[in-house]
Amino acid sequence: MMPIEQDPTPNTKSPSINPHHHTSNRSSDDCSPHGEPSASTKAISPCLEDDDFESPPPPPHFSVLHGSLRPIILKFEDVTCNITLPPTTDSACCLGNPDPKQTRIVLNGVSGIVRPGELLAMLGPSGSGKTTLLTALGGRLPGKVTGSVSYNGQPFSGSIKRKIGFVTQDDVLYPHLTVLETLTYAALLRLPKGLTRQEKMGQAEVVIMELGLVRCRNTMVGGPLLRGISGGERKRVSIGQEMLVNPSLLLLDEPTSGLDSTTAQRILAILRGLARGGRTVMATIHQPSSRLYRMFDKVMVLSDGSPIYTGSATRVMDYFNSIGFKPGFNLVNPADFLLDLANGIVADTTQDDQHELHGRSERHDHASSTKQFLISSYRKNLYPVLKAEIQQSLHDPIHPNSRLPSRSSERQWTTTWWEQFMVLLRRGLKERRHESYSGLRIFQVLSVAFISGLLWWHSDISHLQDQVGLLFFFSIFWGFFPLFNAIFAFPQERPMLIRERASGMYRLSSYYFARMVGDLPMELVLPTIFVTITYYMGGLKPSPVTFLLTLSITLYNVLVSQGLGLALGAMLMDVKQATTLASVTMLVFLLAGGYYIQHIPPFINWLKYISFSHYCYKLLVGVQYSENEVYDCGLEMPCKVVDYPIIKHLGIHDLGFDVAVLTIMLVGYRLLAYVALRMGQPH
Ligand SMILES: Nc1ncnc2c1ncn2[C@@H]1O[C@H](COP(=O)(O)OP(=O)(O)OP(=O)(O)O)[C@@H](O)[C@H]1O
Repeated sequence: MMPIEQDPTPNTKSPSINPHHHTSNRSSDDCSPHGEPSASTKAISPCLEDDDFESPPPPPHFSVLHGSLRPIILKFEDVTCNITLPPTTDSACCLGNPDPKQTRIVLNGVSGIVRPGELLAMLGPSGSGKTTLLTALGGRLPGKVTGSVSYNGQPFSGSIKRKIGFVTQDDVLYPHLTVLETLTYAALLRLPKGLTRQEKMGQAEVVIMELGLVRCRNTMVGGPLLRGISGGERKRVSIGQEMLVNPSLLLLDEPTSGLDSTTAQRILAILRGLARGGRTVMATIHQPSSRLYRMFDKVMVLSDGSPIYTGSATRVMDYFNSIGFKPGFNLVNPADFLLDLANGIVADTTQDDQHELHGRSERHDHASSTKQFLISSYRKNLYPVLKAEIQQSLHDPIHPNSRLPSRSSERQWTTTWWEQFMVLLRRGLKERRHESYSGLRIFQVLSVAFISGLLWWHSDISHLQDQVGLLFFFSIFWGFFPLFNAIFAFPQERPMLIRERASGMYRLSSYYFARMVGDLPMELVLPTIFVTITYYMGGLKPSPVTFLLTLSITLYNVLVSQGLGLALGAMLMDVKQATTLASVTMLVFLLAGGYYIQHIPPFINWLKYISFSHYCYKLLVGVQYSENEVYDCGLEMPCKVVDYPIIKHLGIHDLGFDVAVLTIMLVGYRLLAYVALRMGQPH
């Protein structure tokens, strides 16, 4: 077994974890915006452009990360995964009858062992099951796989989850946070209570230096609509987020995809350095160059979910030669040769006598028979040896450090509920500040406020219908607007929520409350401005008490409508479906609200009782006019407001009941959103 945290770069100096140690003056065209890196920074992780990597950079030195490294031996045996495909309707073949449910084997008896210090690369054509296997090994496919997976001989558990770093193929990052913010928030959420805030922030700085991210530390990560850091830098930020917890087992899904070969080589050098530091590293790699291939210790090749090779990277050619497959003269990259074989392509191979013995012509003709041959050769030649190695390793001496905490001693969360809430709240406010305080949104509300203020300019009580119309508009506008804003909240954040919850970063409840509270300021500020402008421009009752009551009812309505939006978003997790349902719902609320139609047929009259706009409208009218208030109706005697048909029909009594119903809706919708969110969680 490799020694733990051996230093692969003995001449380099450990960096300080002082967050400010590399911020001396520096000219603007240097790669760090903050100045000359210290000697230690230069030595360990020089501030390099991707182009600078003609040769692999020195491996990183993560020994300054917190916590001792507990080496993990990863073993998996006969891992099999079947998926049930949804029934399909193929009119050509089945005359419109849906196919019965079909199952498909995605992984078929995959075995392997990876030890600390080793870098295993998983190769195979697209769809061969690499991601599925990696996800299963990361404990993220519970109940869907059979076979055994163990970590130092123990099954997957919460404490093991916290020792695994999992880097997904797509970098799930907040686009509006800088690299430093991304890593700092991750450190605050993932590092244990024992460390101070400063120490946690220091760890983020260490990761930034070690992964060569100094020059972009204050650059926004960016996304599809926002130019940010480069693809290679994004990948390093994703790896950095996992490195913060000093994982013993690092699983990476295609960390080099979409990167140029030099950047890919850089990433691989980092991974190799991490392995040499005593970690177990396993990665899927799509199309490695021969330069990259040389950096692997072990390879596993999958073909249609079945292994055709598992073992040393350097002995792969010998093995395939021994069963009759040799690359053609022009093929120098072993990875290309392996991928061809996994696809059943043998056109580039030359044959030897042994090849002849195995029925050359059939294999040439049929890719599938070639694959079958390779799979059966693996079962015959490699699997027994591998199985013996897995069994034998049960007796491997395990380093004292490598004993993972038992279930009873494992702590469920590394930080308290309150800490999680506060960090998530701050992070959410930072990430969403651009949208919350977007000029466009403010312009939208202000323009509607002024236009409606002008339309209802100093409306008089003698035009009672107009005034009541304004109050109805309050309830509808502040029903629609927050509802449609809230719908996007959870569907947009779902990938991040799944990723972070799968790493055990925080409780769902702390995330949920942070999101609720974080959205409040903007959700309440805009309606307050709106009501203030429109109320006085529209000539509603100038009493401060009535104004404050009107404002409070509108804000209450906003909270209820926001709750409904959150619930729809969380239940459907699809913005298109949720907005469609929301628009139908609001249209029903609008029509059944009691303003447009007074004589709704009794069999459908109940609709108004589920409409929060109806209750809000009733309350707004109720606080605006008193029971004995009169207005000039053009008759000899002034008329009573409560006798005005539209108000009479609405009935402005029992306002306490309306408040109670709105309160039930306020809590109920939010509870529904939380339950839907919890049920949609993979763990
Ligand atoms: N939940 C699922 N529903 C339907 N098909 C699935 C599901 N999960 C996996 N598959 C199928 O299983 C096969 C293996 O998928 P997987 O993502 O593991 O392949 P891969 O080797 O990682 O591919 P790539 O290199 O393109 O990412 C694919 O054909 C995929 O379509």
